[in-house]
Amino acid sequence: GKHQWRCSDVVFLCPDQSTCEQWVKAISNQITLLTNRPKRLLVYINPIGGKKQGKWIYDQKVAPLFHKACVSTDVIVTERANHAKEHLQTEADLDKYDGLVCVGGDGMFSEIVHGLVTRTQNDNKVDLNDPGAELARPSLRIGIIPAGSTDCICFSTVGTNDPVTSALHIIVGDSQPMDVCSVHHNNSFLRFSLSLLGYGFYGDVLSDSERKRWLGPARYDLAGVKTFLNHNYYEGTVSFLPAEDDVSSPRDKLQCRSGMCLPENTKQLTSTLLMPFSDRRDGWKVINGKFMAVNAACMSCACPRSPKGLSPAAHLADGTVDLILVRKCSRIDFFRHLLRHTNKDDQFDHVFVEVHRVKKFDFQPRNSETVSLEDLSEKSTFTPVCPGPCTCNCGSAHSSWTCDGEILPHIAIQVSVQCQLVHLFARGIEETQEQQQFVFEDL
Ligand SMILES: CCCCCCCCCCCCC/C=C/[C@@H](O)[C@H](COP(=O)(O)O)NC(=O)CCCCCCCCCCCCCCC
Ligand SMILES: Nc1ncnc2c1ncn2[C@@H]1O[C@H](COP(=O)(O)OP(=O)(O)O)[C@@H](O)[C@H]1O
Ligand SMILES: [Ca+2]
Repeated sequence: GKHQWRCSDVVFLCPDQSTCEQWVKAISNQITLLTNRPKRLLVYINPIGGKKQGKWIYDQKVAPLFHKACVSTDVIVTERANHAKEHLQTEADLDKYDGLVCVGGDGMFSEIVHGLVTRTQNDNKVDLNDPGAELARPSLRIGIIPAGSTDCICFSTVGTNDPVTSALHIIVGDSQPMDVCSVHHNNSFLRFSLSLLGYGFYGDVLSDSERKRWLGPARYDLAGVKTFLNHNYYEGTVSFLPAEDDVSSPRDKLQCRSGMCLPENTKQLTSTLLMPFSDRRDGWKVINGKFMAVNAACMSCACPRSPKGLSPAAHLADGTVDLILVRKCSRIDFFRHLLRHTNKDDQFDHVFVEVHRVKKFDFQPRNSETVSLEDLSEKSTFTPVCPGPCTCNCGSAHSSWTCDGEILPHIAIQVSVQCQLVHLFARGIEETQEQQQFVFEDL
């Protein structure tokens, strides 16, 4: 149920010992032939993520399963932020392994993707600072054992945040390609974004929540209420290159399901991504305005707080990102919009919300040319001009971007989707039996 997998024992009864041994040998031989299954894994554990249970979860729930399945592991418990990233970039002997495992939240997974992808670009002499460069794809898959505060990447790719389910997807060697957004400021690479890249509301929630880390996962709810009450909006210009209209739409209600985003299904989409950077203004659209939030969802961003996610129909590996623009609106309207993330109603069905499926986009804050977070460090970014309700022009101030839970050092950014840059040990969200029956009855 609920996409959760469990181990189960099967008892074979044999008439004699030698038949039994033949069975054991035959089954073991068959399993060795399954080349998708990883045999050696490099595991990184963030001991301070989420409720600080990462090490316990791994030791109690995951390691015994790896042991049963004859998967050997090297385990590194991180000692500081960026430990895993730096280890992957410079030290790790990656040839020794069939895959990586991340025990932690979205921030920890992001570290591992940055380490692995940067290492792969260095090995292939690809310049990450060139926004038009075609990036080399790492050969190792990554498994996520959820032990963070949001665990949205695990939830959106598996359908649940359950360590045992994730361990079993790793053991059977599932593979799920995943899009990654690269974020640049002028011609310098800032970060990859894997889940939510958000300016305005979510940027402000994140900035405030960092000061409340001691609260654990609840820091987001408290910061969320505070940011909601502040009710700030920000002025800026969003330019974007739409994906082909006839392929799919963020409002088609077609959720990304297991098998939907396999490489062969998306080949025609990837080819268009190789467009030279200089031609990029053809077909671009520009929207100027006052925004409560500018959100880019590379995947649905489903998580326990919002089981259908920020963009329920976003696809994991189609080379596009869903750009959600929430314009300045009243508090009550913004509350209605937020509430719809938690129920079945359509959060895009408001006059002040629009959503576009795009391949690239730029954001430029109003009066921004030289603004960077260093300039803003003196003042709190979530209370731009005046606290609480006000009638003055709050729109002249700036928010900051949250990128998978990290604050970006710049506000003017250029974003492009790197189609299927990494692969996870996952298979996407499977249809439940009831859903399959529903589709069958429909036919
Ligand atoms: C009225 C209730 C409204 C609930 C709205 C919930 C919307 C939640 C969308 C969540 C999208 C999550 C995207 C994932 C981002 C993560 O990569 C990233 C890092 O994760 P990590 O800590 O595991 O490393 N996490 C986050 O950025 C956390 C975002 C959480 C946002 C919570 C917002 C709560 C808002 C509450 C408003 C309440 C209004 C109440 C008025 C009285
Ligand atoms: N040993 C450590 N000490 C301090 N910070 C760490 C350590 N290991 C990883 N981190 C950092 O902790 C941050 C949050 O990790 P994450 O696992 O995403 O937890 P959460 O979901 O609670 O935010 C990441 O940005 C990561 O770089
Ligand atoms: Ca996508």
